[in-house]
Order: sequence, then C-alpha cells, then structure tokens
Amino acid sequence: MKQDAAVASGLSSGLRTTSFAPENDDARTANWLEAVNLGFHEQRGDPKHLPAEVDACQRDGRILTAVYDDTAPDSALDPAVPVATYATMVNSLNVGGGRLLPAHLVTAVTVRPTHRRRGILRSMITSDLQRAKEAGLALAGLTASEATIYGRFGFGAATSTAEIRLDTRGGLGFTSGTTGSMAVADSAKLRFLAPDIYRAHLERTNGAVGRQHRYWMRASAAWSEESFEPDKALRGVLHYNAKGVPDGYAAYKSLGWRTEPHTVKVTDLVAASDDAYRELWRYLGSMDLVDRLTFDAAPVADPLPWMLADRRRYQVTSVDDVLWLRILDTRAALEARHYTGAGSVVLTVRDPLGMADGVWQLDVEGGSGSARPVEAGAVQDGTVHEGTMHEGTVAAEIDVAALGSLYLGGVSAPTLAAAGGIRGSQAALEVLDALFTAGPAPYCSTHF
Ligand SMILES: CC(=O)SCCNC(=O)CCNC(=O)[C@H](O)C(C)(C)COP(=O)(O)OP(=O)(O)OC[C@H]1O[C@@H](n2cnc3c(N)ncnc32)[C@H](O)[C@@H]1OP(=O)(O)O
Repeated sequence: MKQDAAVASGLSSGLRTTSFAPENDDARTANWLEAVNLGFHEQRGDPKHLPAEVDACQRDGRILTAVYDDTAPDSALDPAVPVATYATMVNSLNVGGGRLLPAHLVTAVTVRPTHRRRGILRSMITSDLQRAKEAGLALAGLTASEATIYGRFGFGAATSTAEIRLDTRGGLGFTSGTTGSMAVADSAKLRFLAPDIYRAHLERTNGAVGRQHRYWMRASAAWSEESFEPDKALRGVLHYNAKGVPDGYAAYKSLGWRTEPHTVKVTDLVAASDDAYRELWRYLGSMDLVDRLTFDAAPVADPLPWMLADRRRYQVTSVDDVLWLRILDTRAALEARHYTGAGSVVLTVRDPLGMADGVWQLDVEGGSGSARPVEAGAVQDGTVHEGTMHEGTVAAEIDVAALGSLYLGGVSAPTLAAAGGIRGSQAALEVLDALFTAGPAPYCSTHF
C-alpha cells in the first residue's frame, strides 16, 4: 500500500514532508532507515539486511514520515536522505481487566542535528496526533529517548520497569514447589512460539502493549540486540503448563567468563501465567557456574522477591519509565478502561493542544465507566455548582499529561496532585485513587 500525504503544516520553506508505507526495493525506504541510523548514532545499514528490515516494518504496519530538505549544499548527504523521520503503527494496549484498546504508537523520531530546534518535531507530532484522533484512536503511546521531550505534547509517563540483579551463588531457593515442566528451547522454534505466548501475556497484563516483529527475531537469536546478525550467545528456555502447553519463555546469555562475578543477562522474559513466571526464574536461578543474573525489564511490583527463600538476593538497581501515554479522545479513553472500584467524579481535563480538553462526569460501576459531557458552566473554580444534575459529585481538574500517567494506575492521584498535575479536594483524590489505581500495577516490558 502506498500512502503519500503532504503534511507540510508548520514547516519552514524549503522543507517537504511525505508519509508512506515501506516497500521492498524502494530507495525511499532505504534512505529513511539510513536517516534513523544517523539520528540515533547507529552504524550505517548493511544493504544485505535491508529486505529483512523492510519486512519487519511491514509486519509491524509502520507508516513512515520523512521530511526532506532539497536545498542541501554540494558534498552534503544526498537530499534523498530525510532530515527528519517519524513512524507510527497501531497495536493493542491492555487497559485492565483483559480489555485491549488499539493505541497509536509513535516511534523512530529523529531530526538531523543541523535542523534541530526549528519546530520540525512539533510540526510532525501535532499534525500526526490530530490525524490519529480523527481516525478514531483514543490514545497515543511512545517510549522516550529522553524524559524532557514529550510532556509538552501531552504525554505522561504511565509505566515503569525495574532493572534487577540477583545473587545466585549456590542457587536460588524458592518457597513453593514446582509446577509444569521446563525445556531448553530450540531457538528456531521459539521464534514461532513466542508471539502466541506473548499474546497470552498481553491479554492478562495491565499496561502490556502488542510487540513488534523484532522481538521474536531477538528472542530466537536470529537477530542480536545490536544488529541484524544472529546472536550466537543467546539461549532460550520454555515453560510448559500441566497440560503441556508452552506458557512462558526467557532468553538469556552469559556475559562471558571474564565477567566478575560470572553474570548471565536475561534479555527477555515473558510469562502468561504466575506458574510460568516462578518456574522461569527457578530455572534461571538454579544454573550451575552462574553467580549473578541481571534483567532490565522486571515489573516494579515484582512477585520475584516474595517467592525467594532469601529475598535479599534480589536488588533493584534502577527504575525507568517505559510507556508514555497521550489521551486523544478523553471520553473514549475513559470508557475503554477497566475499573476496579465504584464511584463518580467530575473531571475537567486541560490540554494545551486542545485535543482532549473538556469536562466529563465519570460514573463507574461493575468494572465499566461511562463519561458524560458536563454542560458549560456547571463546574467553576473546581467545584460543581448547586442546582445542576452533577450536584454532590466530587470534582477535580487534571492536566492531560497527568491523565496519561494516571490512566493505567501506575501512579496515585495524591502523588500527581502533590506534583501539581491534578487539582481537587481530598475527597476527589480518594475517588480517583479508588477508580484508577486500586487494580494491578501496570507492566509494559516492550520498548518500541
Ligand atoms: C518516540 C521516539 O522516537 S523517542 C526518540 C527521540 N529522538 C531522539 O532522541 C534522537 C535525537 N534527537 C533528535 O532527533 C531531536 O533533537 C528531537 C527529535 C528530540 C527534537 O526535534 P526538534 O525538531 O529539534 O524539536 P522541535 O524544534 O520541534 O522542539 C519542540 C519543543 O521540544 C523541545 N525539545 C526538543 N528536543 C528536546 C530535548 N531533547 N530535550 C528537551 N526539550 C526538547 C524544544 O525546545 C521545543 O520546546 P518548545 O516548543 O516548548 O519551546
């Protein structure tokens, strides 16, 4: 599919923008990928890997946006290589209670150093978010290279993961007995099992997002984390449940005998059941000749230390944000989510980009919410006027980025209020907390 669209709004003269679906044997796609390598300080691409890269983009359903500067001087990089890149795709986000919502995912954002801070990103992202909203998507998401970039565009950090370190000398002891069985994986076969296992994990995990093709290629060692070459050091392991169905996998590799203490890095671990999660760690923690395990994408609310005979073997070395969310359609987003508690709140959403702002009464019962627009003037100075149909309902005002952070329950309403992103009475904060943060903590182990 070819999807050209001139979206030159807000760009300075001399620049032009095109959006397109990637195609094989397409110099435009090759140049776009080259610009991404330049923007992220990666090595130049190898032409022999281009078909596989394009195939991955196509499987992900990526739409690529390029900004060109035709006025490049002699000896400058070919003007066919874009000065800015931006890509989008749609994938599922688990918004609690097993509900999957299509989310507009933004990735591969680069602006060449010679063209930075002239508003190119602002132009690309504001027009793109508007189009995504018009296309009916309630939420946009991204994983950010720097935490300082996307708040101004209404994104809030919604999930985090922990980088952990485990002391496995002599083997880890567990407090419960084993379930199911384990097998070292045939990596080539893991490539085809991993998507189904991940799908089952996605369906049960609040905050998980559908994965890109590269994840299966990496879990199966077909691609390394750094390149499109095989990773010869990577091993895989599978957990089978009592019925013999694979319901979890991990990928791991030794960092080499010269590392002191000898360390195995877990590069991916996906469990579609609590049993699988326990057994994968039991396997990893019982390997001989290994002194330390590391994993940089553990849940913040990790059950792992609670299953260990010696919880001090487990250490969190850092916590980093993963998924950033941007509400595009407030009513649709509020009604899509699963809720744990029950209650009502009048919510005034402030959005500097004018996409999500307005006033809604959110009523929650039986796990579902309905968001009715509130008539103009019914809320003033943060309180509901007497004599309106909303009288007696607590009210709060929230910035759109704070709503993105609150949406999956990754941070409490009082914490966001203390930070200034929510303004409301104590009673309103309590209702927001009961509705948004009482369920399981969100966990997204996918970067895109
Ligand atoms: C989802 C992802 O792909 S995350 C990856 C983001 N990309 C990278 O980190 C690659 C290296 N960086 C870059 O390519 C560029 O610097 C970009 C894409 C981050 C920014 O592009 P630019 O075109 O320079 O941004 P633009 O001029 O539109 O700036 C818009 C606003 O963001 C601010 N901004 C832009 N980049 C940054 C930054 N790195 N840190 C803090 N603020 C920033 C600008 O100051 C400006 O603020 P204002 O409008 O409120 O005054």
